[in-house]
Amino acid sequence: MTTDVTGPPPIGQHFDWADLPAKQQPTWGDAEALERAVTTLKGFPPLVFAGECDLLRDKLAAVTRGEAFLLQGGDCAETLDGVTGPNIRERIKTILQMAVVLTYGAGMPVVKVGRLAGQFAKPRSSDLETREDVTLPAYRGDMVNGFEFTPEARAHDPNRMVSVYHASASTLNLVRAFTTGGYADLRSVHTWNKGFLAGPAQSRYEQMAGEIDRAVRFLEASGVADAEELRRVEFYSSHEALVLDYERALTRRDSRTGLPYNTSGHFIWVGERTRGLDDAHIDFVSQVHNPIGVKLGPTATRDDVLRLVDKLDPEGTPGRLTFITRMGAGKIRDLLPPLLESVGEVAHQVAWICDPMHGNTFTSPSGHKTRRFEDVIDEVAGFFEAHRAVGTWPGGIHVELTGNDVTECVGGSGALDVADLGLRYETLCDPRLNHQQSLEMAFQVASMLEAGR
Ligand SMILES: O=C[C@H](O)[C@H](O)COP(=O)(O)O
Ligand SMILES: C=C(OP(=O)(O)O)C(=O)O
Ligand SMILES: [Mn+2]
Repeated sequence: MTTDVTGPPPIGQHFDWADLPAKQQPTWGDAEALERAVTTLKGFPPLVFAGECDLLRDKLAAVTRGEAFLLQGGDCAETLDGVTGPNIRERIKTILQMAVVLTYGAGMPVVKVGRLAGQFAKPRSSDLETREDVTLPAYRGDMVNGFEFTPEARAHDPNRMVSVYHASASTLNLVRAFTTGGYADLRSVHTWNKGFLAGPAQSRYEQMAGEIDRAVRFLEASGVADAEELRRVEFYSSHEALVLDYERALTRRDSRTGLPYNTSGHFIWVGERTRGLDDAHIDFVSQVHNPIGVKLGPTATRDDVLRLVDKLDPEGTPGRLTFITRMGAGKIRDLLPPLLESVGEVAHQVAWICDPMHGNTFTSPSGHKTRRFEDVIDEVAGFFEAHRAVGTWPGGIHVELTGNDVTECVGGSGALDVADLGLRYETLCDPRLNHQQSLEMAFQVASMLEAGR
């Protein structure tokens, strides 16, 4: 891939997308409504600027070189109703806290990426859901249909893509306000801990925040700290590029270079269920210049990895391609080391991130999809062991989390039990770590990073 430009940028925003098989797509039904929604989206301003995507690619290049660690987190499925100030604030606070714990523990830069402002569409194992004797289309995320179990809500409605655009714009607006407007100032490190339930991780955080306060005061007094640098953090958005009608409509040519970028988010990834090499999703991300990711589940082979690299990062552009492995705690130690070894030098060309959520899901007797905190941590530990054994860099974590006090994943120091899941089970798709579990995870991952220094 080259970013050199010869000649003037192409005029217009027309793209000829290849007509390839696309999995997990909505069946919109109403062709006119779809056409109207897509035309509307094409007329909207981009949500992110191509230059920001380039900056993130540079940060991810540092991850590839083993000089930085990536923290990517947020909801499994954002919802339109969930786009509220408090929800966004608590999620941002949680990610900022985790990032501080990791930065302080590991002594290296942490690249912060939210699963937000676009994470509204879900691939599903089954197209249908049956409750008692009624069968309806499965919920596929607020970008496609509603969660309510009625035929009207479950119908696929293209106007939802327009609502998601607005919801993403307002999410991103608040995230940018928080992260650049003073809320994320490192001198406020204590305040991010306010409003959360007390627990061991919060107490440990308070103590660490005290140490950071003293260090910052020292640096300020010595005239070394740059007030402007302390005041803001770089924060990027990401989501699974699933619904191609939405992602294509928001793909624009960068006015500076003429190169296409998906402007619906800084970083986009292709999921485990849609990463077919000759399918439309891989073709789509191969054509945009954003930094991109591909999930790799337990069936991923050496050939898959090599062919994906060939197609998505043929020139070895630093930071362009991230593999997000999600093997499961019980499998990662057996599967990841041989996979890394078998691809040789290519393993050093890309970033490797651990999603310790999607390989560890099970259904509780009460019927809730859940995950054990201990399995999640064990997969991350296996990920670190695998990379250390092979000599590659364990570049980061990709986590489903919320800042709210939900009861969706079991275990952790709060010893949340399967019997408690019904108390505050709020996710509409996969179970997320709550605030306490997220912070606890950050401390454990920081120790793993420290152990390797
Ligand atoms: O978030 C990931 C997938 O959409 C989810 O795990 C699929 O879940 P399902 O097996 O309930 O369809
Ligand atoms: C659908 C997801 O994951 P995967 O593609 O790894 O199953 C997800 O990240 O929510
Ligand atoms: Mn999920």
